[in-house]
Amino acid sequence: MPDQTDKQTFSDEDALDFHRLPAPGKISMAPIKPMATQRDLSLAYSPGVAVPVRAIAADADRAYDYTSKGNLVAVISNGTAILGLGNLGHMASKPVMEGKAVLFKRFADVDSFDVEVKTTNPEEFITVVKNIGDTWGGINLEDIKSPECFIIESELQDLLDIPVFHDDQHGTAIISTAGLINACHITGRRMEDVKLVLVGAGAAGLSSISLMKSLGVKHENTTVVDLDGVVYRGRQVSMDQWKSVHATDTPHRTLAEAMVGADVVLGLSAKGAITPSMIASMAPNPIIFAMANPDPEITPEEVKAVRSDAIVATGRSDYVNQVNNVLGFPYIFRGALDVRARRVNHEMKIACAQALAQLAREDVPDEVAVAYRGRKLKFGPDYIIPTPFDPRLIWYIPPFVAQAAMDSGVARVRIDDMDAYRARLRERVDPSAALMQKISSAVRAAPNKRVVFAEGEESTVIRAAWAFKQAELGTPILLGREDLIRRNAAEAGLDFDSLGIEIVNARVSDKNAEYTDFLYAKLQRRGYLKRDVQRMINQDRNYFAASMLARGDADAVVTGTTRNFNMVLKEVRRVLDVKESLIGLSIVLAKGRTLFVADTSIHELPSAEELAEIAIQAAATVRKLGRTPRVAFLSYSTFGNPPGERGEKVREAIRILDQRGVDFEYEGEMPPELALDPGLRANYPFMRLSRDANILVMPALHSAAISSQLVQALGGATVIGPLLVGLEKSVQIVSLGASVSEIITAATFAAYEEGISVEFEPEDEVTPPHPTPAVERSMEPLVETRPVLTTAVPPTEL
Ligand SMILES: NC(=O)C1=CN([C@@H]2O[C@H](COP(=O)(O)OP(=O)(O)OC[C@H]3O[C@@H](n4cnc5c(N)ncnc54)[C@H](OP(=O)(O)O)[C@@H]3O)[C@@H](O)[C@H]2O)C=CC1
Ligand SMILES: CC(=O)C(=O)O
Ligand SMILES: [Mg+2]
Repeated sequence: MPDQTDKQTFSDEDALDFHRLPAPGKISMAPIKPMATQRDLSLAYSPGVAVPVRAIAADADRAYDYTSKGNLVAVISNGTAILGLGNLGHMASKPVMEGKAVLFKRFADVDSFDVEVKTTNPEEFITVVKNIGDTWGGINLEDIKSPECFIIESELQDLLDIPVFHDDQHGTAIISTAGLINACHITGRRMEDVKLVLVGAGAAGLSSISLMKSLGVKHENTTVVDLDGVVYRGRQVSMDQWKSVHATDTPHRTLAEAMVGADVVLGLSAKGAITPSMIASMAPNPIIFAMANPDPEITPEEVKAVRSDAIVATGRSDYVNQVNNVLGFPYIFRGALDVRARRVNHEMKIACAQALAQLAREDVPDEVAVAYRGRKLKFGPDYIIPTPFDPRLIWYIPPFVAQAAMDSGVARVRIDDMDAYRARLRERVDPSAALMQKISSAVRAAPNKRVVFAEGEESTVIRAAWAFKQAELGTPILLGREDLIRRNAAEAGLDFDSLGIEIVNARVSDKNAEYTDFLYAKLQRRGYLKRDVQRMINQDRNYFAASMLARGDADAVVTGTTRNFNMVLKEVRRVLDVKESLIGLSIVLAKGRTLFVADTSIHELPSAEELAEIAIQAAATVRKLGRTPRVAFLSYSTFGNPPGERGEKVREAIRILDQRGVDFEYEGEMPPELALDPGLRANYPFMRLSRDANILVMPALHSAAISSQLVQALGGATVIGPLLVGLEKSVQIVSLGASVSEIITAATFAAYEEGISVEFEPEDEVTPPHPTPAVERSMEPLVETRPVLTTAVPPTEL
């Protein structure tokens, strides 16, 4: 089985930095209504707010219409069973709860925040949540230990008229059941026949086995095991009513005895609970779900060492077959919220499990396949369940859940047009994540790229190179002194040797003479002596790195963390020529849009000719990134009004493009709102942009750089770049002091630039919903892969 090595792609320091920087935590909130004017304030707050207040006082359900309740889910915990780490208290659970909240947003556009309740007393917990519960459209209980979690969930569900869903129980049950349906299918088993052992008689385990039994697994074919051994009928120690339901008449008393001849083992307990000898004793083609987090009951490597015929799943993302409730809770709540469900019932859980199982059996689009470590994903032992980054999940799963809620009578509102619903769901996904995922996927799928990390002795650069290699984006080469690189890697807690990252020390490299001769030939008539060039190659990593590129010893370079941009660019340009025109292109991702802004780094006050060149270069790059370029030349003026020198330059640039007959749409000069608002553009009947512009060519460097930085600082946009475009070889220069993530992103683009391109589907060109008249929107037909909304398919028919 490929890709079953334990490869953590980060150090402890990375994890802490990730949570600490640039601001502590993982989620923040943003307003969705304007708050700019006196009128806005009067509407949003007093006196305008009194109107919805009265409406809700008269009919509480109106809160769904006038507040964020309908898209808001609380993640609530008391920290008594944090992952598999145990009872570490309510505050320690906060990173996990924030994590669940951010996953709600990322994967299903559900707004969410966490609530940590400081009590281990179930009655106290229930009182707190009951009294604040109406705030939300749903409640996701998380990491509350059994058996208290059973009481808490069922009492709260009785008290509240919104879904109260204990994720560790039902989320896990849904995903593991989906996985089991498919694992049985692959191994030719029927649910009715499988002999199943459950290790861990807690929230996750008991709920999972219950759902599996409702789909055919026979009670008498199961054995449940906890810390006291087998849960047999008549056992007295450490029993409760929830365990008793699953107690069986069995002579077995230990897990090892129960495992002999078993078809399936579900681990929902703790690290190391299952041993290789137990696995060895199982039936042929055993199914092993070792789902404890963060460390499974047994690792896939340990399983494979004793049973090559096994199907193995874990809760982790760094192995194949990730059976984790992240595949469930975002989409279950999405579907439940969209019909304002009163609860998540059995029918909805079954519908979700079957939809997930069915999605895994669909043909996997290449973009999903390559995102998963470059492997072609095909339904089989190494792919029994969709991957969390599968972009189909958001529009495939919730319709099943919503339909089941409507059919079973727990929905407050109906969705009649499921096709339209699917289309709306598709628009919800985050375009920035989709963009980076596609770029990374294309790089992974392409032939291996050798990327030089020029400042190889820097700790951030080493960590970035390490992560780049771990993510299988290419082969990093670190420039620098080996002893120092190793020391810094060790300090960052990286197991350097296991990865085989290449280190090149310019001073002692056998390429030194070759690069010196090459560069001297280039510079000898520009005032450089050979010994100057020798020194440059020996002592300056940017000269050496760029020479590696020029001489074909590497495919791309990333540099810039230790020196300012202009200095680095000057050095690189002494070695490498400009292929076409050289520009800086920034990618701005905000509010569902992906915009490309140019020129953000090279031309200070571009002439009309240079503006035209910038547009041509930007359009070519954007096309390479899979989009149809549409250029707006921005200005303070609109088509000559008011007149001015910079506006005239833009008008001249338009005339130059007219003469050249370029093959992309362009228009200008115009202010940004015109480029991005079809309603305003309707006032200009001669307008040549058929849709919103996606490339904004700025009149000068200062406006380009300032505006892209400003939207990031103030507007919550994500800005990637500036990317350097137009050199004969691929070099990316990051900003001084760039973070590990920024270096990885730059390296990924550097590797991407070198001869890769990706086809984006038309719907990747998201135009966000807009109050002004409809813009043309292309929507891929959903027919081929659309699930048929039917009732449960018996597993035997799969
Ligand atoms: N992959 C996924 O999506 C999910 C994974 N999980 C994982 O499942 C595990 C359990 O979580 P949860 O159900 O919420 O926790 P609970 O505290 O409710 O239950 C834990 C259960 O595991 C049993 N157990 C612990 N250690 C062992 C052992 N060495 N051998 C046998 N049984 C053991 C406990 O036994 P006893 O009753 O005797 O105390 C208890 O029954 C955690 O590791 C968690 O990370 C949970 C949810 C989702
Ligand atoms: C995944 C999860 O919810 C857990 O391990 O607790
Ligand atoms: Mg959990």
